[in-house]
Amino acid sequence: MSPFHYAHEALVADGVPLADIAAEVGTPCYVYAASTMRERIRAFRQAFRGGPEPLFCYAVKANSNLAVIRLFAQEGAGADTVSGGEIARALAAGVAPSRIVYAGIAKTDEEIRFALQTGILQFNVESTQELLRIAEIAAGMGKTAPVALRINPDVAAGTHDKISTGRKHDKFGIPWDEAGEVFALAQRLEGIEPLGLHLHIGSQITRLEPFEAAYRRAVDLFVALRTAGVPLRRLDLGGGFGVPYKDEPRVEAEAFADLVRRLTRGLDVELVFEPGRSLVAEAGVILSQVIYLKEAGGRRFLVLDSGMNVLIRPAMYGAYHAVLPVREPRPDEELVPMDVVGPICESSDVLGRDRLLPLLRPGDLVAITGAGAYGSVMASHYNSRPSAAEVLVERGRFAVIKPHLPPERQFADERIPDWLGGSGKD
Ligand SMILES: Cc1ncc(COP(=O)(O)O)c(C=O)c1O
Ligand SMILES: N[C@@H](CCCC[NH3+])C(=O)O
Repeated sequence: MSPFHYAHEALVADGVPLADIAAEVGTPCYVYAASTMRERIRAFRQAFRGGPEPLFCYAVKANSNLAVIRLFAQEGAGADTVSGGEIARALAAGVAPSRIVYAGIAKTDEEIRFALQTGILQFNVESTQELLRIAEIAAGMGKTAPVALRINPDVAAGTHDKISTGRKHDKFGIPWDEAGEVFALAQRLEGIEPLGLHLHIGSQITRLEPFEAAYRRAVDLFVALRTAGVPLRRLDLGGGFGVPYKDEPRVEAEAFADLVRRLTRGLDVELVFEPGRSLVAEAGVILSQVIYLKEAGGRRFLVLDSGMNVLIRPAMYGAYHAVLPVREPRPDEELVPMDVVGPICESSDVLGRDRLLPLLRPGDLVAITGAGAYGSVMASHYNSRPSAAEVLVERGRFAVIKPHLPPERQFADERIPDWLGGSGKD
């Protein structure tokens, strides 16, 4: 399928032309196709049919818009969270507390208290220090915290270094060889119910082998711990399933489910998965407008109204995202190489180098694909750029699920102190 076809198919699939959205909402904006999100979560759930159904906790960090979380909750998913803020979002979107898992290496006392009060399914605990803290707070509140220990399996995920989380020098989880000791401690602690083992080795993993290596280790450890008398009942195997941004293979739900079934056969266990990117990345584009087409230093630059402020992945990880014209290219139209750049005053604000595109004109629209995950959530206001609106499209209708925030609203809360001649108060 040609990328142009992809753009038009994916973007008009839900029955709304992108140009109509741009005309009504303005650019840049994120546009998400609900049908793609539904298709992805259903594929995962379907792949495990016929056996005990795992709990899919959508990793809210990938795209934390309330409407997106609500959509997944309606599709039977829970939420994987990494902060009090994400727990609050999941609750506001209608996720039941009993379907929320909570990881993160820096849980504060306040966040721990909030999660205990909420009555979440599970704390994914990342250190002995955190375990002791949760025990103390839970005991003080007369509560028992349901706990899975996140164990670092020391497995290379074969993904970008910056999004690998399961090697022993990464900051996440409890060292593999300390697992037995920390579980024994957890069993002795008042306020803690150790019931699960958790791992997550990284993101955008496009082959099954790293999952197999990590899951094998997890299952071995799970069995050993049970044998040693730790009453474990839940295995949370994290997320990390990759998607094709360009030509990478996809982790297919069926093949993945086969692998999990093979590795967990005969084990009486509740399974949890935490997919983020794989559910939302391909559902989203950034709809952007050409500001100029300029030539300098022997290069051609397509200057857009979107850059690293709305999608930091190219600048941060060298990630590839296709940039496609929204209008149909004419059959004989010449495609010429150009660098696609954003408006930000940083030389790293490049969305793509040497992209073959028609000679677009100011005002023409382009779609930056694969932007449903880690797009809006990692956006910034750098250069006092307004934050971009988010739009959800489904079956011929669309809704603005977050409006543009103009620059003046972004400094509305700032205060100039009285010694600088300000009022210092509202
Ligand atoms: C603990 C945990 N679970 C789930 C995810 C979701 O990962 P992904 O979006 O790659 O599926 C992440 C992010 O990498 C994570 O840190
Ligand atoms: N932010 C990363 C993924 C990190 C996932 C969280 N551990 C990305 O855009 O690819």
